[in-house]
Amino acid sequence: MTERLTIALAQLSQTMGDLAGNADAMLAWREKAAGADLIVFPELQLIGYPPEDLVLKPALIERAGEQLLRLAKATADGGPAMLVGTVIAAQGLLFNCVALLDGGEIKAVRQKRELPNYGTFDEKRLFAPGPLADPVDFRGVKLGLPICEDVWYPFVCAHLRERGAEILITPNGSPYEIGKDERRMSQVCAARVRETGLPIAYLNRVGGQDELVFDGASFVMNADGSVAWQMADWDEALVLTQWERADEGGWHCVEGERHTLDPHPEDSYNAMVVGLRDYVNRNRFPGVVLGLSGGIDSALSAAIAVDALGADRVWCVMMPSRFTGSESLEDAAECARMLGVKLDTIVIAPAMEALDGMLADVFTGRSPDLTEENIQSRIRGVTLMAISNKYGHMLLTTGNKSEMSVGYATIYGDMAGGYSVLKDAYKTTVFDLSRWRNEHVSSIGLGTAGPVMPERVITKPPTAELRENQKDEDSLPPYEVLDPILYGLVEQELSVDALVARGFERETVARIEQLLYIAEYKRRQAPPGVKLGSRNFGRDRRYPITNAFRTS
Ligand SMILES: Nc1ncnc2c1ncn2[C@@H]1O[C@H](COP(=O)(O)OP(=O)(O)OC[C@H]2O[C@@H]([n+]3cccc(C(=O)O)c3)[C@H](O)[C@@H]2O)[C@@H](O)[C@H]1O
Ligand SMILES: Nc1ncnc2c1ncn2[C@@H]1O[C@H](COP(=O)(O)OP(=O)(O)OP(=O)(O)O)[C@@H](O)[C@H]1O
Ligand SMILES: NC(=O)CC[C@H](N)C(=O)O
Repeated sequence: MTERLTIALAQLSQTMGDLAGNADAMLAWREKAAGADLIVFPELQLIGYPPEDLVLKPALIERAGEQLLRLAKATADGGPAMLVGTVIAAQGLLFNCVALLDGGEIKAVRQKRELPNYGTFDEKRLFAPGPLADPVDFRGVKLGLPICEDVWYPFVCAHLRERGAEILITPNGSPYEIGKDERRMSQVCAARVRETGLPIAYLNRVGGQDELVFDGASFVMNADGSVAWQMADWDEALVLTQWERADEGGWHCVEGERHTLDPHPEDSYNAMVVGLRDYVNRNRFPGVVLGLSGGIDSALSAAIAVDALGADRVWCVMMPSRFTGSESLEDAAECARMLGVKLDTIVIAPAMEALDGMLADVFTGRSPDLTEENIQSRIRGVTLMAISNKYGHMLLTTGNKSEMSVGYATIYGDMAGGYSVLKDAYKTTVFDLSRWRNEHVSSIGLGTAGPVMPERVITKPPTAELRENQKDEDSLPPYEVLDPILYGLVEQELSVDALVARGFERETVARIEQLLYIAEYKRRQAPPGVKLGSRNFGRDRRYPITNAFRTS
C-alpha cells in the first residue's frame, strides 16, 4: 500500500486559446517537478479560463484532444503523472474536465458537475453537468477531483467521501474579488474539510484574462483544518507537497511554506497591475499612452501602468486648454517626473478653434454649453488615438466606477481607449489607492519606491476643467456621499427607499438612480477593465439599456 505521495501544485497562468503553448508550458513545469508522483494544473489549463464561446468551436475541441494525447504520451517516461484541465466532447455534449495522464495514457477523466452561472460565470451556456463521479485510483490512493465550483457546495465532496476518497484535489479558475481569498479558505474549503474529514489541496490559476484577474493564493488544508501550505498570490509557482498516510489510515500533508497574502488595498492595486500587464502583453502592445491631466484618475492610472509595464512603456500626454490651471500643468509634470515617464505637451486650442469655425454656421444662435465641453474631451480622445495609431501604444482609459455609474464621462471623448484599470474602483477607492501607493511599493510592480504623485493631486478638489472654475461637486454630490449610494444601488441592488432608510436624502438618491440607469448605453460602449468588487460593469452587472424601471 502506498504510504507516501508527492503532489506538485503548479499555480500557473494560461494563454487563452494557445493550446500548444499551454501544453508546452505544462511539460516545462513538469520537468521542474521531477520526483513528484503527480503534478496538478489549474482548471482548463490547456484551453484558458474562462473560455467563453471559444469552446463552441469544434476545431478547438479537436485540437484540445490532440494536445491532451500529446501530454498523455509524454507521461510514458515514468515521470510525474499529470492532472490536466481541458474540454472534452461526448455524445454531442461538452464537459469541463480534468484528465489524469499517467504511464503514457489517459487513465481517467472526471467532469465538472456544478456549473457556475451567475456573476461573471456563464458555464451552463457552454457545458453539460457531469455525473456525480467516483474518486480516481492513483497508485493505490483514491483521489477525489472536484473542479472549482464543485467545492462551493457540499454535494460533490460528500459523494466522493462516501465513495472512498482519501484526498481532495481541486483545480480552480477562481477570479480575484475583494475578500475572496479569505472566503475560499475559511468558508468554502474549511466547510468541506469539516464535512468530509478529508484534507484538500486547492489550486488556483494566476494572471489576467480580459476583465478578470486570478490571484492564485493556492493552499493545502489538512483534515484537522490546519493550513499546511499557503502559496503566494499573483506569481506563477510550483510547490512539491509531501503526503503521508497516518497510522489511523488518513492522509496528512507535511507542512511547508505559508506566504502572507496581500492585505487590502494592496490586493486591489496588484489586481490592476496584473490585469493591465497581461492585457497589454498578451495583445502585443509595445506600451500604453494616456492623457495626464494633473488630476488623480490619470495619475493613479499612470502609476499602475508603470508598475505593470515599466516606465519606458508608458507615454503620457498633457493637453492643456484655456481652462487648464497652472497647478494642473505643474502636477502633471511633477507626476511624470516622479514616475520617470515620457511626457509630451500638445495644446488643443488650434483644434478647438478649427471646430468652432467648422460648426459656426450650424450653431448660429446657440450659446456655448456642454457641447463645447465635450468637444474638448473628444479632441483629446482623437489626439491620443492618433498617437496610438502611429506608434502602436494602446490608449489607457482613466474613468473610475463613480463616473461610469452616473455617465460623468464623454462618449468618444475621455471614454476612448482599449482598457481601463479604474473601471471597477469607486472614486473614494481611487483616493485610498493613491494614498497607499504614495506610501508603499507594489510587491509585484516595476515602478520605483517612493511617492508617485504630488500630495496636492490627492488633496485638491476633483475637476474636469472643461469650463471656468468647474468642480465635480458642482454637478455631483461629494464622493463620500455619492459612493455609498452607488454601492447600495449597484453592488447591493437596493431601492431608493432602502437607501433613504440608511439616511440618504431621497431627492439625491432618486437623481443618482436616474443617472445610473440612463448611463447604461455609455457603459455598453466602454472598454473593459479590471474587476475588483462583487458587481462590475461588464460581466457581472448586465442591465438593459432601454429600461423604464425606477424604484423612486
Ligand atoms: N440611451 C441612449 N442610447 C444611445 N445614445 C444615447 C442615449 N442617451 C443619450 N445618448 C447620446 O449620447 C450623447 C450624450 O452623451 P455625451 O456626448 O457623452 O454627453 P453628456 O453625457 O451629455 O455629457 C458628458 C458628461 O460628462 C461629464 N464629463 C465629461 C468629460 C470628463 C468628465 C470627468 O470629469 O471625467 C466629465 C460632463 O461634465 C457631462 O456631465 C448624445 O449624442 C445622445 O444622443
Ligand atoms: N488637460 C489634459 N491633458 C491631458 N489629458 C487630459 C486633460 N484633461 C483631461 N484629460 C484626460 O481625460 C481624462 C478625464 O479627465 P477629466 O479631467 O475630465 O476628469 P477626471 O475624471 O477628474 O480625471 P483626472 O482626475 O485624471 O483629471 C483624464 O483622466 C485624462 O486622461
Ligand atoms: N471556475 C469556477 O467554477 C469558479 C466559481 C467559483 N465560485 C469561484 O469563483 O471560485
